[in-house]
Amino acid sequence: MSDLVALADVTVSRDGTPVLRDVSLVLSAGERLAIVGPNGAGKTTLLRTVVGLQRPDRGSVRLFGVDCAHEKQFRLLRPRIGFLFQDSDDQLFCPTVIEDVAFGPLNIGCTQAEATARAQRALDELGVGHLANRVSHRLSGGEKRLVCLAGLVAMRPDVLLLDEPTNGIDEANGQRLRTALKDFAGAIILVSHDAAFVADFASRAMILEAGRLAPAQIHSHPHVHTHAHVHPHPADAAAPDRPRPPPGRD
Ligand SMILES: Nc1ncnc2c1ncn2[C@@H]1O[C@H](COP(=O)(O)OP(=O)(O)OP(=O)(O)O)[C@@H](O)[C@H]1O
Repeated sequence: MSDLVALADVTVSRDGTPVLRDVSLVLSAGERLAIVGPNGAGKTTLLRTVVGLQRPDRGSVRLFGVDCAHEKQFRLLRPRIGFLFQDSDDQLFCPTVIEDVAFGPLNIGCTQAEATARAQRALDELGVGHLANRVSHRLSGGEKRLVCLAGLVAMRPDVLLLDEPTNGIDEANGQRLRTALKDFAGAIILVSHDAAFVADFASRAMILEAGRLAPAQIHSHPHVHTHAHVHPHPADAAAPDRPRPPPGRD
């Protein structure tokens, strides 16, 4: 029984309109499954369905070999699945970062000292340990993203569901995030519009279009681009590529 997540012929409606239609999906140990597709295709709805935040009209959800039809089954298994919401503000609700990250471990029975130690370790792994005592809601967008992910990693889940993890993340933090996710021992379902990240990270991909989920190919190929770069520098610094004044004006 290696399937961690299995959806079978799932149809889900939102406000009475079908969003997912007869969707089937299996996630096995160690997989990194990318779900791609246009805005509004139902990718977030699919992740919400996996953890029981959205209930199917038809079809079945099986987690770790257990059929989940009722809240009590989902509630038992949710701690084994870390769900990174698309909007970080939906995930952060404690006054400080360390409290936010320690909340999950506390909730699954860790002592205060264990939960705090796990939280600090997860923050350190993601390169944001220095944010531990900051007010969660005053962090930048990218900082919030990394803190939310630390909160999930601290729970040591078997599965991560990641909704646009690289949103708002700069190059250096993006590298840390990719390294942390590559080191994660469990399985991952990744929803992302970041094609380079998907190509680099995913072991398998599926595409969701008009509510239907189908296998997709991952491929990467070199591009040669000609494009302008902005090189910001102080106005009085010597810059070889500074715009020249029009002829006759110098
Ligand atoms: N709370 C809600 N109530 C009603 N309809 C909703 C709700 N949230 C989303 N929808 C609708 O469900 C459909 C699928 O939305 P969903 O957020 O799952 O798409 P998505 O593929 O994740 O999109 P994006 O790439 O823009 O994040 C959309 O038509 C959306 O308008």
